[in-house]
Amino acid sequence: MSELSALNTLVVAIDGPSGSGKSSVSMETARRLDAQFLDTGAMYRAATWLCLEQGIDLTSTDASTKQLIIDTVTAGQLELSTDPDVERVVMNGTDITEAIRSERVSQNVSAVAGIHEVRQFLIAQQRAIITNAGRIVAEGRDITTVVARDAEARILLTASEEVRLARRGLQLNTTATESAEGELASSYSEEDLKKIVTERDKKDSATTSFTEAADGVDTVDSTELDFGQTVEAVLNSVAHQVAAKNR
Ligand SMILES: Nc1ncnc2c1ncn2[C@@H]1O[C@H](COP(=O)(O)OP(=O)(O)OP(=O)(O)O)[C@@H](O)[C@H]1O
Ligand SMILES: Nc1ccn([C@H]2C[C@H](O)[C@@H](COP(=O)(O)O)O2)c(=O)n1
Repeated sequence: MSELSALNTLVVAIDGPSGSGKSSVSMETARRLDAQFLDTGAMYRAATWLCLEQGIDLTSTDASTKQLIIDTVTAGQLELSTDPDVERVVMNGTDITEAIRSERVSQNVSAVAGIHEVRQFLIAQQRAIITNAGRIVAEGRDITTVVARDAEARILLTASEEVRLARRGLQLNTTATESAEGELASSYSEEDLKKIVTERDKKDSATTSFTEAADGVDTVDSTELDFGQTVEAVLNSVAHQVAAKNR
């Protein structure tokens, strides 16, 4: 790992389906590499939050609505923390760190992320953040294939659908327990979880490619790994890819 700490530029690109562990694993990987962390999904969520806040009907496929979405997103002033220890998303001066994780945003985000002009706008911002950071772990759906194709290490993080649904269920129920202050945790049925995880992946697959590793992208399958083992597997993959490039 000492070879990695000496590098001024170290871009690690991580893609994968919903619930594969991209955000949590990338955040810990960034800490371990003393690097910054970019959650590109948070940028699409922030754009979606802004459109909803302005009352735009994101179910509409009208050309005028599409233009309104593009105008709204491109006018938004987004601030995003890239410190892996500080989760903070601010849009036009409002802290929306928690709001972007709402079910309403999750249900509408694919519509906004599916608009080419929105993607071009956010991808340009993502590339600027990556270039300025030097050392960074960036995660999303198109980081290995579009945003940072020339990254020092590119990884597709996967896990079986069954495991991803179970992890998301555990995560949501834990969050519900914590926020219910003594009330019983709400429990999500398998059908609810499929809507939250599998159906969103299906919609997002129309725009981005994150189920198969592209050429040169290493796959880390975490189905049989716990969180710590997954982070180790990602760090090993980064070390191998960097060593191979320097050979
Ligand atoms: N290898 C693992 N073993 C057990 N739990 C894990 C593992 N990896 C991640 N998790 C847990 O699974 C849950 C989902 O992970 P995370 O939110 O990072 O996924 P994600 O791919 O970013 O999802 P999304 O794209 O929907 O935001 C979290 O509670 C996380 O702590
Ligand atoms: N590079 C990316 C990152 C995210 N998206 C879209 C697709 C997701 O449904 C949504 C939210 O991402 P998450 O927070 O769940 O990782 O954003 C994308 O199209 N491209």
